[in-house]
Amino acid sequence: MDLQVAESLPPRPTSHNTPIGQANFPPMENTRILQAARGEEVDKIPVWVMRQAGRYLPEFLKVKESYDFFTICTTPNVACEVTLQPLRRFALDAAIIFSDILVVPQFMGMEVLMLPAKGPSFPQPLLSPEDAKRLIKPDPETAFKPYLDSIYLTRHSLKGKVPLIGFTGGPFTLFTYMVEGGSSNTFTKSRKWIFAHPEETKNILQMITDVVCEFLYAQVCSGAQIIQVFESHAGLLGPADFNEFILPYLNQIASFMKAKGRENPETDVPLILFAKDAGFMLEELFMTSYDAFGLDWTIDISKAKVLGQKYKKTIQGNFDPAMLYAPQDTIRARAFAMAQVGGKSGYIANLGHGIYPDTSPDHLQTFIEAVHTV
Ligand SMILES: Cc1c2[nH]c(c1CCC(=O)O)Cc1[nH]c(c(CCC(=O)O)c1C)Cc1[nH]c(c(CCC(=O)O)c1C)Cc1[nH]c(c(C)c1CCC(=O)O)C2
Repeated sequence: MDLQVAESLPPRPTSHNTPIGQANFPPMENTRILQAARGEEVDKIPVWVMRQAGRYLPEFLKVKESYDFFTICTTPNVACEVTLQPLRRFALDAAIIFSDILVVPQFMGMEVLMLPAKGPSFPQPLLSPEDAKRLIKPDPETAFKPYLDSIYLTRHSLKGKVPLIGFTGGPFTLFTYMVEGGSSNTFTKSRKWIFAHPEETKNILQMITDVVCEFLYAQVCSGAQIIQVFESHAGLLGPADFNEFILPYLNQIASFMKAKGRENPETDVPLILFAKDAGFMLEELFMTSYDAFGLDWTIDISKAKVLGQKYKKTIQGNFDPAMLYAPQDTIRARAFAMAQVGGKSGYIANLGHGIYPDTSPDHLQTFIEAVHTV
């Protein structure tokens, strides 16, 4: 696709929670992902890839030489450029705005750094309930501004070729980063926290949820056409605790967005929930009001498809990102088989988690092409 960052676009015309209106954006050419998310039949299976903009692309690494990670996120023309990069190479059916789930803790007053080779790092994580007093309720108009400007610019720059996905982290996943201070293999600090301080945990989860709801609605008002909630750490708790610390907040987000969509149908966008490693709660998840569910590769897609049909829910996924290291013939065969099970209604093809930085772009291309041959 021939796409460039739009030049001399007038500034975003509305405040953070006033919808710009579909008529003010270019007409859409490809809406497969929106149709599939709503359970409608499509001519070709839509495909996008978690972390489709990123370090496996040489053109992304080139941009990274000049800017630090969060500077890319907060500089609309640079965020827009890297969002467009994968679409120039591949026949993707959606763009996902370049940003990170950890901007929400930043909105709430926490410092977050992205350290080369180490990943996210919070210099002052939440060590005790006392630390939670530092959390603030942001002023959305100023805090969200660069992200909303990026969405508005990117929606225009896409010229209607494909829809634009907005996103957030799930409240529980954000909480775990705020407590751990970064990535972890065991997440013992955050699991200890919730059991040592359950009520304080819920207060923090509620504060995060309130910011997430406002931020998601603002993204939709600014031009995002479909939303994904990344609850990447959903597999850390057992079923009872999942029901107490994860599900209620995910439900609140969906209820909030659906209520807004009823108030103003222009903001009624499909909602995707990616609750990684939570296959053991799939049926409970399908009972929520999200439209579509991202599956990781540990889930049997045939079984998920049957369950999805029962609950009239769309499924998304779930190619093992590590399988992109296989020979291209293997990728082609396995991707084709997966997409055949998913089918041309109620299915969006994707990986089961973000693409790894050392993946060959040619192998990703094979994956995308194989999906489109079904
Ligand atoms: C947990 C999580 C994060 N961020 C995100 C998640 C949820 C998905 C998941 O479970 O992986 C989501 C995310 N992060 C990024 C996007 C952009 C859009 C996209 O192309 O998908 C999205 C949707 C860019 C990014 N976010 C990050 C990068 C790499 C930063 C770099 O270029 O140095 C990118 C392109 C950094 C990041 N950000 C985060 C981590 C753990 C890391 C470091 C890990 C790593 O190095 O890959 C937090």
